[in-house]
Amino acid sequence: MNETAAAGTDLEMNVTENAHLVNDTVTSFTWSNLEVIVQDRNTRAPLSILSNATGNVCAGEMLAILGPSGSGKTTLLNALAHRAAAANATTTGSILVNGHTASLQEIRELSAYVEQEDALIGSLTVRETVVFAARLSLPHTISRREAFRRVDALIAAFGLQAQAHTIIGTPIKKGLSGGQKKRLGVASRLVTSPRIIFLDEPTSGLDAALSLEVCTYIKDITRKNNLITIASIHQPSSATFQQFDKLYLLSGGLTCYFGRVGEATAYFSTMGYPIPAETNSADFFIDLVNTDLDKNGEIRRRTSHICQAWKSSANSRELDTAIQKTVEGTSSPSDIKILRSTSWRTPIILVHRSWIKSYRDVMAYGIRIAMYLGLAILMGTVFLRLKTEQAYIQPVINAIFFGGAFMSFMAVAYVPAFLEDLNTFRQERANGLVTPLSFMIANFVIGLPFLFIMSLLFSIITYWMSNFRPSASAFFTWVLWLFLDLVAAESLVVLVSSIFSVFVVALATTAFANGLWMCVNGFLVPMDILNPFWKYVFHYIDYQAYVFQGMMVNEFGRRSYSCDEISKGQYQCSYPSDLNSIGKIRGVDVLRQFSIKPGEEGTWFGIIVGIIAGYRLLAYIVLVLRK
Ligand SMILES: Nc1ncnc2c1ncn2[C@@H]1O[C@H](COP(=O)(O)OP(=O)(O)OP(=O)(O)O)[C@@H](O)[C@H]1O
Repeated sequence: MNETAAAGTDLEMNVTENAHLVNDTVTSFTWSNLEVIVQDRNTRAPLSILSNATGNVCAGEMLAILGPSGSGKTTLLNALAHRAAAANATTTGSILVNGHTASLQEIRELSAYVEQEDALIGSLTVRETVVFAARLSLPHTISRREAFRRVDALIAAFGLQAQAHTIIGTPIKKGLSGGQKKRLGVASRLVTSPRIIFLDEPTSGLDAALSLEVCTYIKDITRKNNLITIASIHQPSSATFQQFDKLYLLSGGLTCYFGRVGEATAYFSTMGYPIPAETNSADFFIDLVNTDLDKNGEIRRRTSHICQAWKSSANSRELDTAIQKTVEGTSSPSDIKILRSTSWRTPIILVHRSWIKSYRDVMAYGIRIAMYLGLAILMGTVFLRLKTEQAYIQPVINAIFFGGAFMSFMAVAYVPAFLEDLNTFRQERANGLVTPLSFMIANFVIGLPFLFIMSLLFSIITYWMSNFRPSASAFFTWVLWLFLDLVAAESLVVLVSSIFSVFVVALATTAFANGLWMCVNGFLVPMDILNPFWKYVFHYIDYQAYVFQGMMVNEFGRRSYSCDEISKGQYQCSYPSDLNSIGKIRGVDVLRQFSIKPGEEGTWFGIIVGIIAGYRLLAYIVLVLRK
């Protein structure tokens, strides 16, 4: 049995299980005279990208927003969902639920928005994905038993039982098919029992058969549970198009048609645009108003005629009358209470989810651990068995610099994993599931054990191979500095990637910042000769500087080095020291050359913690401001 055919059977089996989905409160969703104005990219003048949009969808109906590319489908969908319709857009007009004006918060509570690019976490299984969606969205008053019942019923309703324990798929491990991923994306948004579902191009990237499969599932769920579904859709096949009840046809932000799918053909036929036999009606409607295909101005004139005709059509007048008559329902949006999870639990749930991701997804931490181990072997073998002789002082200093600076530089490898998490966060935040604070807390907490393991593994290899000061306390002090170094470097990645969430920009900026910290940390140019600009503007806020100083004191604070003996009892010492006469150099004399004063480790520790907190706080502020 193919999957599409299975859809019906699955739904028949599970409709009663999905009682929580049933919408018995929202009877109508209407909007009138919606207008979206943006600042034109080129001229900077106000530009209307959606005008006079009016329509209504009743419980149990599915609306398709159709139109050529750039016609305003996403703009309309976002405006209806009370999302930012476009960058710096101003939206006017009214949106009503049961005849009552609905606020942003109310629409958010009542609806679920499924993005075109799903932010599913590839290393989770189907069931885990829905379970985490349930844990993030459902209040603790709903028992675990009930939550699991909902999860399993939803998985069954979307025909995913056989894949319940299959991972979604990562770049190196294949999981679900494109259609199954789309179905899972919708299923995981339905655990909150939304009354209205917004879908941004749910069939994008799917072939005709998979598109039909996805739309069949959505239609059955909509119909059986009396939901309201609004989807923007791109070039549907005839069969997919027929799954929808209503059509909103747009061109250049203007309405070309709104009404029943089944009546659209007759409407255009009466206007003088009959559909040729054996033509896909959706393709026909899009081509009719696709001004991109215009060669001689004919399609532009035709589109303008169709939009004008719509305004004065009987269908449009009937729609206006229907909207005016929309009876104010007994329940207003503010009366319809949808239960949400309590936010203090969110960070714990996110940490749990990230934990599963991090140990299962080799891309998340595994590759970085392997890279650091490779680096450790490289460093350990290059700086092999360094001796306490003056010829080795400079290599020891170089090894300390390399250990701290290069390790933090390589934190750039965290950029892709963080951007992936940020993408998931953005979608979950837009659906009201996660706040910037819970995301930041979870991200920080989950990173700590891994960074500690990385610091420890790196140190176990290099510290003893390179022959740093051989004592347990010196070893663990080194591990501590390295750990702080990595936590600060990762916090910098979080800040930079939150500001510039484009991969290449985030990567280049983090690499630049780390290069800068390397230059001014006091190794390449000692602090007393570093020019004042770099010293006073950057050196003191450079976490690498404190790590370098801390590691230097750890190594040189309690060691001495032998000078070269040029003849019996005659020594040539490259660092002045009170022990030169007996052929020794105190480690602290080496520190003096770098203006490093032992005894200030506590202050340096505190400053690094402050820098980490500063990076995290700034990243949090960026996320709060970037809605
Ligand atoms: N700041 C702006 N300046 C000029 N035009 C803009 C601006 N913002 C959006 N637009 C235009 O508004 C139109 C509507 O965009 P929208 O993304 O809603 O279209 P769409 O129908 O969803 O397209 P697609 O099918 O390609 O995703 C597009 O033509 C877009 O170029």
